[in-house]
Amino acid sequence: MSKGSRQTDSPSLGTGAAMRLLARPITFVTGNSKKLEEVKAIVGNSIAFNSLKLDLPELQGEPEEISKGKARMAAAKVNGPVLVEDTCLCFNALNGLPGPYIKWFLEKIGHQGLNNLLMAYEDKSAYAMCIFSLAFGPNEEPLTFVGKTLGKIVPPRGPNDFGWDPVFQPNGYELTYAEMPKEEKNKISHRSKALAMVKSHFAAAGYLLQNDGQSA
Ligand SMILES: O=c1nc[nH]c2c1ncn2[C@H]1C[C@H](O)[C@@H](COP(=O)(O)OP(=O)(O)OP(=O)(O)O)O1
Ligand SMILES: [Mg+2]
Repeated sequence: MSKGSRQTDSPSLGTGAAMRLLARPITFVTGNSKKLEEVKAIVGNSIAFNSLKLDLPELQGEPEEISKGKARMAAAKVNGPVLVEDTCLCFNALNGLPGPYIKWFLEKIGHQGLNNLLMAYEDKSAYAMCIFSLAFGPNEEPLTFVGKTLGKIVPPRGPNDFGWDPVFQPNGYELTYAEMPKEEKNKISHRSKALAMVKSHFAAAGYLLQNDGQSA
């Protein structure tokens, strides 16, 4: 099958879209339980999905390609339709780095180290970006959905329970992501913006999804 072409359970957009039951339920694959928690809170019961806890390899390259590659690997593992996401934290003064490599930067240099990276620059602006990819199988071109929230990097404030939340302060707020109540973060976050697009795609395509009740 050629790149970008779709099989029978691909969406047909538009008002005439027939409701279709996907042959298999969609599985959201992530090794990060905090991500899963947020995705569940944001999506509620508007999209039914199973989840699978799996640490997929960390790829390199442009963020969209990384997310698509992750979806292909996940679809091969699950042998069915999957949803994955890859999250970037991009510093404007560093032309978008650490970007998709934020996981290792955070692990090796911590919150203070992330601030130190920007010490030589006046510009502390940054954006959080989430790229969801939906793949119906390992050999299909994944669809991507991008959400961005603009903000700046600040010295850490707030509880340290999810990644770089303490050092990211979204524009228009005096609070870091970590200091905000969860519901507030979930209203404005990179993740919720991307998921809003996933939800409208699902609605437009008229998928009828079923959850088989299995979640890891
Ligand atoms: O809203 C967020 N607020 C704060 N920190 C966050 C957020 N979302 C992801 N993060 C962290 C997790 C990881 O250190 C890096 C993204 O790397 P990323 O590969 O996408 O996540 P991961 O490896 O933890 O899970 P997965 O198995 O889905 O790849 O930023
Ligand atoms: Mg990862």
